[in-house]
Amino acid sequence: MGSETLVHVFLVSFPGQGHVNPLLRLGKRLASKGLLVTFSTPESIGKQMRKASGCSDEPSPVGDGFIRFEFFEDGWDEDEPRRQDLDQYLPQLEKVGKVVIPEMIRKNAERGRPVSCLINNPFIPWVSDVAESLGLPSAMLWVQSCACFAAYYHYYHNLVRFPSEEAMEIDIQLPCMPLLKHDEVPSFLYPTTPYPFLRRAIMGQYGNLEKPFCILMDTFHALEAEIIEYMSKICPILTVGPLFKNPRAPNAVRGDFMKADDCIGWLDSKPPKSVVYVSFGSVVYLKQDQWDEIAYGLLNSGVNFIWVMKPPHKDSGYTVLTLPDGFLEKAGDKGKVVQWSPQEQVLAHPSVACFVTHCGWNSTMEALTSGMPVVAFPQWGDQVTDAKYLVDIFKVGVRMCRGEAEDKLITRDVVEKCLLEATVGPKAAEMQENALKWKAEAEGAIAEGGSSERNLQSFVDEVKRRSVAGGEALPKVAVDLVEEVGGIGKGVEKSTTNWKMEIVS
Ligand SMILES: O=c1ccn([C@@H]2O[C@H](COP(=O)(O)OP(=O)(O)O)[C@@H](O)[C@H]2O)c(=O)[nH]1
Ligand SMILES: O=C(/C=C/c1ccccc1)O[C@@H]1O[C@H](CO)[C@@H](O)[C@H](O)[C@H]1O
Repeated sequence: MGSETLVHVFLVSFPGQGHVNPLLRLGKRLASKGLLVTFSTPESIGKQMRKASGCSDEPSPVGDGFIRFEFFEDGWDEDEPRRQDLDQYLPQLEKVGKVVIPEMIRKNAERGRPVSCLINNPFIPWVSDVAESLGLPSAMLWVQSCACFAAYYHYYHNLVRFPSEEAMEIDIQLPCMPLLKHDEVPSFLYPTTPYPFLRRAIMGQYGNLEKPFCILMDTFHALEAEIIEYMSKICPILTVGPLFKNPRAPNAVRGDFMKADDCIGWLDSKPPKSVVYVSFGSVVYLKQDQWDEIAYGLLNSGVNFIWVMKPPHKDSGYTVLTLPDGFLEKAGDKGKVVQWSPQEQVLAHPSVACFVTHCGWNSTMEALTSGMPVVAFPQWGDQVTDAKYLVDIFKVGVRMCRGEAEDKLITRDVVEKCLLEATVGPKAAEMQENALKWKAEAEGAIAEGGSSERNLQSFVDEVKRRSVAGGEALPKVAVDLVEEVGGIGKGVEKSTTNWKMEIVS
């Protein structure tokens, strides 16, 4: 069957690696179930994705469907430095996106590819407005944990007391969640956050939460069962994670902004469970003195290591980090420093013993799903909450710091102690055992009949039904799916949102 006869879903992503990855992974899953998927994000990132990952506007086959890329101009020159300032860039993206996305959708229809559903990720909540104005169904992919989703929800609706200028150091008790210390709630909610524009963007998403007919989440039922069940009674949530494993099309298209350096041959040469993998993701940039302490901690611990040292964007205002004099010589063949790694492959490699991570949600899910213990080095946003869960709830991690807000230099001795705790001795063995349990649960969730797989199929069926109905919801879905744990039907029974009411009637 040609791609032009398939139901067409149009994805719009915030231009960050931690957002593109999960949305593209969702796209590949949807394509593998027989949909045509168009993935879209601004051309400034599209250019990098084309160069590093070969993304093309021609449809590539993925399972029973196809995926293609269509990037859009954001109205600024190629070398505009204001793109690095989200306070300025997010409004620009909204202004231009609200005009160009409808135009792209119109052109797709003219070319025989009418769009049946729009899906966005957070930070660009205006995509739901675009869908509404075109009379199209829309969904939102939440790219963080359900726990963070719940924290933001309770903050938006003022349901619980959060840290404030008057009372900063309070504990926070959210329903169906462990007690969080003040610095364990997503840090964009602190009154002192240096990123108030990201709090505004996320709150914009909550202001628009009635518009998407479904909130997809890159998590799985067993991982966050209680809070998923609680929030599913309030919002139409479908857990579909871990998205990064695609059993039907494991080697399909990628969306890296930078080509990964080859380090797999080097890993092959190392003994099993002997290497520490260190990466702080695509956005976090540490200070030079902290970088030095990590460098000495790695050397002093005597472990083998791969360390990702990505260059800062030229307009970010960061100065390029350096390694201490003689560091590479002292490390010799024990250490490898790369600019960007093939992280999924690294985490799956038998030589890797643990992951020193900033606890971005993608890295968190990738570690859990690879059965990899972690050393948690969170900085801001959801990372501080993810670190709490990795260490105290999932019990797969050692904590190295509490976040950027603490403003504390983590010394080389602490780095060394954490690395050894996570790699040798009884604590390391216990964390490894727990990590393998999560890996098995994650694999179960996406296997045939697993919770995430069933949810994804429910979503695809619903998109197809709405497509046949010309954008209108059909009532039958509630009856079919009412027994499913975490499925559309379960939410339908109990929820009060417009979409669910429509379907039940
Ligand atoms: O050297 C690297 C570092 C990161 N990643 C990927 O980049 C994403 C980072 O997302 P995350 O949410 O962990 O952090 P962010 O970069 O958004 O802070 C993850 O999918 C990683 O697998 C990668 O492929 N190579
Ligand atoms: O991609 C981002 C944030 C980008 C940013 C922040 C501040 C200034 C410029 C750009 O966030 C990552 O998103 C992931 C998914 O929500 C999340 O899990 C990571 O922790 C974030 O680093």
